[in-house]
Order: sequence, then C-alpha cells, then structure tokens
Amino acid sequence: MYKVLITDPLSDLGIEKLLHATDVQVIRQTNLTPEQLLIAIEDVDALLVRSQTKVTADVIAKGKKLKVIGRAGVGVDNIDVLAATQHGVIVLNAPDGNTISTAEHTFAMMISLARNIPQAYRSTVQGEWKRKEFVGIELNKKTLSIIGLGRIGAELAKKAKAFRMQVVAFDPYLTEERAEKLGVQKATLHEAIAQGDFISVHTPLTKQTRHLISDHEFTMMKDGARILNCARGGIIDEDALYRALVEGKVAGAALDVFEIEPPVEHPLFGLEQVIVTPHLGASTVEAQENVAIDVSEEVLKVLREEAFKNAVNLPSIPADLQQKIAPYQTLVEKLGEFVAQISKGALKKITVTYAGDVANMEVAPLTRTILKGVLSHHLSDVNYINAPEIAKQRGIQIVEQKSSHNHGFTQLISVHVETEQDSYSAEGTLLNGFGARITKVNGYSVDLSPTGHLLFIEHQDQPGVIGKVGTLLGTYKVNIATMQVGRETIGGQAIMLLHIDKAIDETLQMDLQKVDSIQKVTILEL
Ligand SMILES: NC(=O)c1ccc[n+]([C@@H]2O[C@H](COP(=O)([O-])OP(=O)(O)OC[C@H]3O[C@@H](n4cnc5c(N)ncnc54)[C@H](O)[C@@H]3O)[C@@H](O)[C@H]2O)c1
Ligand SMILES: O=C(O)CC[C@@H](O)C(=O)O
Repeated sequence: MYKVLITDPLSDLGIEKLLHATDVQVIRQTNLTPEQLLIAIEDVDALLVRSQTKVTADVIAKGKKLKVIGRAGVGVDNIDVLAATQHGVIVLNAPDGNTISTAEHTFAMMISLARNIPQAYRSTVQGEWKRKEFVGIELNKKTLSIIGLGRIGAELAKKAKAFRMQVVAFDPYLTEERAEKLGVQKATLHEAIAQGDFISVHTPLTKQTRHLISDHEFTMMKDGARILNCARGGIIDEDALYRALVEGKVAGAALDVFEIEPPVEHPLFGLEQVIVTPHLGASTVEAQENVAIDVSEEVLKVLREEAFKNAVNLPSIPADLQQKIAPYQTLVEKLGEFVAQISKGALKKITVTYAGDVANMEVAPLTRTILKGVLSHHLSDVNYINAPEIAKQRGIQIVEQKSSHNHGFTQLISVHVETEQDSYSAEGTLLNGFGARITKVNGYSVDLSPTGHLLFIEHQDQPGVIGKVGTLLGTYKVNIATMQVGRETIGGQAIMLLHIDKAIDETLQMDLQKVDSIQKVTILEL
C-alpha cells in the first residue's frame, strides 16, 4: 500500500483517482508547521503540494521512503529540486493545467490597471463618486512587452493581439519562427523593457531571473509604463518598484505574487497605484481540477513503476523513443554493472560508445541507465534520477559517443571505465532470440549472457590452469554452467569467465587465487 501525503488544498475531483486506488492510502494534512511536516513525511511514498508547502532539503532527507514529490501547478521553487535529485526523488509538476487561468488572470489585472477598477470600486462603495480621478487608458494600440514567452506568456500574447495590442517579447529561447507564428516582435530584454506601455513577466524564478527587473531596468522604461507580475515574487525587485512608483516613473503595478508570501505590511500596499491579488493566477475551478488530475495520475504512475512524463528532474522520454530503447535497457544496465564489478579504484571517467542501429537513436536515456549500473556498485542510493548528478558531484567525467565500427553486430554498445588504477571495458549487443550478450571484456572476445553468478579470472595462458580451476570448484561442490576463455597470444595474458550455479565465498576465491599463473579472481553477481 502506497502512502500519499497531501499537504496543500487540492481539488477533490482532481484527486479522485488517488482516492479510489486500492493500492493507495491518501493522507490529507494541510497547514502543517515545518516541524509537523518533518514527522509526517517519514513513512510516505509520495508528497503532493501546491505552492504553500516548503519542501526543503531537511524534509526530503527525512522522507526515507519518499519516491516522488508532485506539484499541482507549474513553479517548483517551493521544492528543493537539487536535494530531491540527490536523494533520487522524482519531482513532477503539472505544467499545462493552469496556463489559461493564469493568462486570463494576468489579462484581468492588465485591464484593471488600465481602468483603475479596484481603486474605483473601493472609492464608490465608500460613497464617493470620483469620475475624473479614475480616467484610464485603452489597451488598443498599446505595446505589451512580455518577458518569458512560455506557455502563459504565449497565451497572454494571443489575448493581447485580440485587443489589438502590439506584442513585443523577450525570451532567450524564442526563435524568429515562433515569434512570427505568434505574431509578436522578438526583442532583447532591454528593448522589450524600453518599448512596453505594459510590461508583464512570465519567467520561472531562478538565479538568473531574481530581480530581473530592478532599478536599472526601471530607468529604461517609458515614463508612465505599467508593470505586472503574475509569475513569481522576486522577478521584480519590490524595493526598486516602490522607488519607481513613488518617483512617478511607473504609473501602476499589478501583483499577484510577492517576494514573501503571504506579504505582511508591505510598503507597496500603501500606494494607490498598486493593485494586488493573493496568488490567484491558478485559482479557478478548472485549473485546480486540471492540475490535481494531472499530478495525481503522474504520481500513481511513478509509484506503480509505469512510464510517466513531466518530471522536472528527469528528462521526459517520448513514448515512441521509450518503445525503441526498451529492448536495450537490460543490456546497458548489465554492461554498466559488469564493468563496475571488474574494475578497481576510484572512478575517473566513463565512456559509452554506440554503434550500429542503436547509434541512430536518442541514446541519452541509455547512458543514464549505464551510469546507474556503474555507480550503484560503488555508491548506495543511486538511481536513474540522481546518477548524472552524483557523477558530476564526484568529478567523474562522462563521455557519450557514436561510432561507425559495429564489428559485424547489428548494434554494439561499449562501456569503458577509467579509474585511478587502470581501465576496464565491456561490449555488448542484442542477439536475435537470445537477448543481451556481452561480446567483449577488456578487449577479449566472449559470448556471455549477463545474468547470475560469475567468476572472472585473469591469468597467464598455461596448460593445466583450466583443469585446476575446475577441480577446485568441484571440491567446493560448485557446478560450472558455462566457461569462456580468451587470450591475447599463446602463453600470453588470458581471461576465464565462468557461469556458476551458486554464489561462492571468499575462501574459494582465495584458494583459486593461489593457483599458479592466476593473477586475479573476481566474483560477480549480475
Ligand atoms: N500566479 C500563479 O498562480 C501562477 C500560475 C501558474 C504559473 N505561474 C508562474 O508563471 C511562470 C510561467 O509559467 P509557464 O507555465 O508559462 O512556464 P513556461 O516554462 O512555459 O515558460 C517560462 C518561460 O520563461 C522563459 N525564461 C526563462 N528564463 C528567462 C529569462 N531569464 N528571461 C526571459 N525569459 C526566460 C523560458 O524560456 C520559458 O519560455 C512560472 O514562474 C510559474 O510558476 C504562476
Ligand atoms: O497552487 C497555486 O495555486 C499556484 C500555482 C502557480 O503558482 C504555479 O506555479 O503553478
């Protein structure tokens, strides 16, 4: 039974699938203090949040069984994604479900800003009738500068165009082709800032976007520009915004999000030209249902080990690619484990080479699997999610390359590992009807099914060595299923690879090691 902890309010309809799943126990505990969360997380398999719950590194470390954190929404800035990655916890979001709602909210804020609707409402219900004070401006023919033309930015652009606004956009990933398709003018950040009558930010909050709009940017704006933030508090420097409003450089600001939420006694609240909402962008019945459905379905898939998408800390693999690479998964994982088990010394570099049919595919997911195979022999708690990050942290260089040398195999994958002591390699292929095979070990040709108990013996090619190995194994009642031998030259360096029917202990290993001309005996388990 999987335990799923939900710590923020989520739509009941949205989480129906979880509530009805027979293999899931849903625990709903909202408004937890950080201390209570540290206790609640201890034995759950999944955590579902919106933007209120702060999922810190401490929370993740306490979640000993935690496999997945689901964010019902887009922004994952309330989750320590790096800590999750390091602990091998998948972070999922629901990126599509609230796009329309947030774009509509931004548009509502823009119209409110242009026509002073919140201020006029407040004044009118207080018994005033100040028609002259609340003269607004039209959106028609004004320029809207959008910073961050992703899902919400693009949706906002469409709405603005319907209101006959000129749309200028800055996004580092915006191509001319997409700009043209959306009917927006591609600009640099400073061009966009300088041209906008309205400027709306729609980026994630990252190191690069924190205070993206600060004093310098405000000085570049048109006099009387109006600014909106319905993305994340902190993209606009609130102190700089306050100064720009007080100086009259900026005519108005609409904020749905704040550097600290909920904001207390915010100086901006004292300014008449500032309109605010309490992080309501995604707060519609439709958006909340959408994101809760999306994230519940995805979390269930992770728990049930089915294919999932939308992982923030794992590249998503399209279904057609998943289908193509599936047959290679066992081979590459076994190749990684094999090389790791025959290698000695601290890892420095792992080179993976793809040749033949497989070289025509997107191989990054396979390399990730190999990394997991290699690293999990040396380190505990390595999985598909954290393997690249762990390699990076330990300074292990990863090289992925493609080659035209398939040596007669339809496909050939080779893993070469360099350690501080030596280098080791294994090559493998998929044989029609036989599945995964290891075809070369440290340069010696073999034909090995990579499963079960194995003995890897490095020795000098001498008459009688094979016999002595067989006799010793017989003495210890260990049955040999298959045996492979390979040598460089007659009497030269050689290897023996034996499939044995049961695990052996170190006594037999040491006895084998004492045999004349045997240099090294390694016990493998695949
Ligand atoms: N107010 C709310 O309730 C609410 C609701 C949903 C989303 N959001 C927030 O809105 C933001 C956008 O969401 P989205 O779904 O459109 O995300 P998205 O990932 O589709 O779009 C973000 C865009 O920002 C661009 N970007 C990144 N760094 C940039 C930079 N330095 N300068 C300019 N552009 C940059 C990216 O290239 C991307 O195109 C996120 O911060 C999200 O958390 C807020
Ligand atoms: O949970 C919410 O309502 C906010 C969601 C929003 O900020 C998001 O990033 O998706």
